[in-house]
Amino acid sequence: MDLPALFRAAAPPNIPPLHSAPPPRGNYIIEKDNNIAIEGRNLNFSIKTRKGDLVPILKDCSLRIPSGQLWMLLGPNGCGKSTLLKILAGLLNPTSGTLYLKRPKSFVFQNPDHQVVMPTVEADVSFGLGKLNLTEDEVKCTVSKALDAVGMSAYMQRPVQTLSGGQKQRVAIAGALAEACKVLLLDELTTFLDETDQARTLLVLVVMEDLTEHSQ
Ligand SMILES: Nc1ncnc2c1ncn2[C@@H]1O[C@H](COP(=O)(O)OP(=O)(O)OP(=O)(O)O)[C@@H](O)[C@H]1O
Repeated sequence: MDLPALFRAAAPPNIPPLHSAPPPRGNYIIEKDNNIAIEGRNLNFSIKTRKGDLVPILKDCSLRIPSGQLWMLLGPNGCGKSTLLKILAGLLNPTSGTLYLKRPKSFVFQNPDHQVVMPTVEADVSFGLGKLNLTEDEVKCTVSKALDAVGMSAYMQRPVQTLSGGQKQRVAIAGALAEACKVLLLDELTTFLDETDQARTLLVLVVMEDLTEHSQ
């Protein structure tokens, strides 16, 4: 998979060059570099068939994504986009290679029905905040701000099953925003959306990118 050809950057990266030493293999690495949101080096992923043969899915993928930018992974069916995204999200372990991701990170699934699961919009966006030890008022304020950012504050008390696909996507993004994620991974965001919802959802992401850039 030829990553440089598949990625389209919103702006050219202005970041230091890769280290010249060969990267260590076989581990996740956590490094501190505020300019970098994601860096993968020589990522490989193979699956084992029933006969025990190894089938390579990703071969030597290296990528570097600066903070505060919106990037899109493009490529033909079956080239490995979802596999790479699942590795970045921590849902799959690479067979070898090293990976750095800024934390906290959030992953928005292709189908929001797999993610938006609580009875109401407010409950769903609050769900991930349980681990943050916030007061009730802080939770309410955080949820309200996140829903406002995605244009869904009027839907706070709505049962989630009454929302459209695009509205559920935006609730899923609000959940990620509420958790103040530094990296947001989105899998085929627009698959279930009509043109209007696609435009609205992409607008939310562009606004988020802008907000992130100004908060660096
Ligand atoms: N668990 C698995 N077992 C067998 N093959 C797999 C498995 N997971 C992925 N593959 C194969 O790996 C390749 C990459 O799959 P992946 O879903 O990452 O592609 P993609 O680029 O996201 O495709 P699409 O654009 O069609 O969604 C495909 O050929 C797929 O059949």
